[in-house]
This record gives sequence, structure tokens and C-alpha cells, in this order.
Amino acid sequence: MSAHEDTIRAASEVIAELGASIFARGLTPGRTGNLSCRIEDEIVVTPTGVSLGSLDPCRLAIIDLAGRPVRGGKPSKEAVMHAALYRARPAARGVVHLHSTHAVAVSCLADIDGRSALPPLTAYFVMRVGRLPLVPYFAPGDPALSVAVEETAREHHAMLLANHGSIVVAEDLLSAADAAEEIEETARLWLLLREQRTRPLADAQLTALAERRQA
Ligand SMILES: O=C(CO)COP(=O)(O)O
Ligand SMILES: [Zn+2]
Repeated sequence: MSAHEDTIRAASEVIAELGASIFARGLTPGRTGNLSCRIEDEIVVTPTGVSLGSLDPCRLAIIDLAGRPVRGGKPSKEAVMHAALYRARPAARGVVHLHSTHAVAVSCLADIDGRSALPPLTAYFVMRVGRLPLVPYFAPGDPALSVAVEETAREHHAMLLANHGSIVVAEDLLSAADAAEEIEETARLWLLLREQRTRPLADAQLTALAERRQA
């Protein structure tokens, strides 16, 4: 087996393990959500219609950077969106898309700020997510959703999809999952705090966090 195939196999194991952990913790229900890793110019992506809780690492799908199936199982209906994210961010190696309850709830709010769907409540939200824009609603798998996400991803690695869920692209799969979990936890905090006066981080605190990240 080639070194490339070995790497694909190892990435498939990581995807299946992460999928099981995400599903066991209730971070995406039923047969929703999808995960992928980029290995050179190929993308290993979860198959369509399979719960993240029961992924078989030998039956994931392989697509190219144009989103076309190459081999393996039938790719997720969002595979084209995953490919679009890797094109928008050439250094990225992992994508996580989830239908986490509180993140979806925020994505359905009528008065949400499309430029920043969640306030900077905590340092970890700022460090792992940053500003979280809302991508307008398109049906799952709609090619127009990929176009909108690809455009937004040039400036932002994490997004909320209106009336749908979260999507994160990062330097590796586990970092993308960390950010997606941070979105869900911050959405939960924000909904808990909705009736109360809150004190998000101030501009000076945000600047200090940005400087620490660069240091
Ligand atoms: O989350 C999903 C669609 O947005 C799940 O679709 P797939 O089962 O095709 O990956
Ligand atoms: Zn979805």
C-alpha cells in the first residue's frame, strides 16, 4: 500500500473515532453532520445518510478538490461544500459540520446579527472561533450554499448556516471539532443569558487575546 493510502487510512480512523465521540455526546442528532480531512489533493469525507455514531472507516468516501467522487462510498451531500472550504483555505486539513441543538437554535433567531451571530462571551470562544458570521439559508446540498460558504471562508474559518447548523474549517480535524464545540457551548451560554444583562469581553480584552495568539 502507498504512503498516501496509509495516510488516508489513518485519517479515516480518526474521522470514525471523532464521529463516535461527537454522536455519543449528542452534538449532532440522527443522521446529520459530516466530517472530512484533506490528504494532499484528495478529501476523505463521511458518506451520505450515515450517523456519525456508526461510521465504518473502510467505507468513507474520497472526493477531489472540485468535489467530484473519486472512490469509496457515496459522499455526503455537503461534500461539495467541504471541497469549497479547502479551496478557500489552502492550508486547511479538516472540516466539521454539525447540527448541534443550541447552535441551530441561534441560527433560527429572527434578530440575529448576520456579521456576528454570537458575542465574544469567553476567551476560548474568541481564541477558537473569533467573529462568527451567519451564512443565509440554502437547502442542504444546494450548490448555492457552497458558493456562499466558499466566499465567507476567505475571511472566516467558522460560520453559522441559517436555520441549519455550524461549519468550521481548520488546520486539522480535531481543531475544527474544538471550534465547533466552542460554538455550541457559547450558543448554549448565550441562550441561557438571553434574559439577563451580559458583559461580553471588551475591545481591549479582545485586542490582548489577538496579540497573545500572534506571540
Ligand atoms: O448534515 C447533513 C446535511 O446538511 C447530513 O447530510 P449527509 O448525510 O449527506 O452528510
Ligand atoms: Zn447539515
